[in-house]
Amino acid sequence: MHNSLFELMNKQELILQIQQKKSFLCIGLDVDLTKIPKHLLTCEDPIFEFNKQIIDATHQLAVAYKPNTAFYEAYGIKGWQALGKTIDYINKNYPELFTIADAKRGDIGNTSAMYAKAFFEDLNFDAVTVAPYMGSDSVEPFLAFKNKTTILLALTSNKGGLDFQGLKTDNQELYKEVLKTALTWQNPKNLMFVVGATKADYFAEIRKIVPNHFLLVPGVGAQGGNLQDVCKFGLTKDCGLLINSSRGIIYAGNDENFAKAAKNEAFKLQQEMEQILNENN
Ligand SMILES: O=C(O)c1cc(=O)[nH]c(=O)n1[C@@H]1O[C@H](COP(=O)(O)O)[C@@H](O)[C@H]1O
Repeated sequence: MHNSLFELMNKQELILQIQQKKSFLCIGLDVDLTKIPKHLLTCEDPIFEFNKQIIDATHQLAVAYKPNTAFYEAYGIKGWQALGKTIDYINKNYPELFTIADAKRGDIGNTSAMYAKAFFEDLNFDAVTVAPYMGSDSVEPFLAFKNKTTILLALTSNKGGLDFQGLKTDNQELYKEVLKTALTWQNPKNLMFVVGATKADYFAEIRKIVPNHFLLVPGVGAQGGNLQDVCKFGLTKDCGLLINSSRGIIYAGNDENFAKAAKNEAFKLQQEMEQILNENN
């Protein structure tokens, strides 16, 4: 299939899901064995069992899932296997869902090419998060996968995010330089950018540089970011936003009814999103 058609399909499928589900929710699968319900710990694969139940309960309310690889790598080979089972489960049962490996990779070219192969080919994620610090040749091996999405960190949600990203270079903050420069790299259509929900005041400026690209926005829920504030300047005609919540959804309950509790939290966010989408139509 021609590459540009691939690009179109990937993004069009996401936009279609947003329209059908009236949601632009991404659920973060950041599984911590000290936080999941105790009864799951006797299962053969507690991490996968937890994810499976969360996904089954919430897939109609969310358009994307984002396992952060740290939470799997922390458990060694068993964790990595659980990550593999989780992505396979989504791809087999809910192929319409957009999947993001939150790995924040990026290295010299030949190493990045292997990272890209790991997440796009071996695990078969739709997208991976990448740090821009090492520049063009560290990101382009990811962008070379024309049917996949590279999500570049621009302005992160954490307190230290501005330590470097906010520094002025030629009177312009570094995160703006990242956005502008990335648009000149190969296949910029395959890019999305991370902007933290805690940085709502910056969205108007960011949209001047990337008016149409999708933004992955973590930081609502546990980190205190506000959905309405983000949407005020973040929305585009295609929505253009994926709002991630991890702990706020997956740890809403910690007994036998944990998946139902997660569904309730996801539903609250979806309802808010439906209202926002209706108001902006
Ligand atoms: O790339 C990310 O997803 C990310 C970028 C960022 O700026 N801030 C941020 O919190 N994240 C990730 O998004 C998730 C947020 O989790 P919660 O704070 O539990 O909703 C974690 O997996 C973080 O690693």
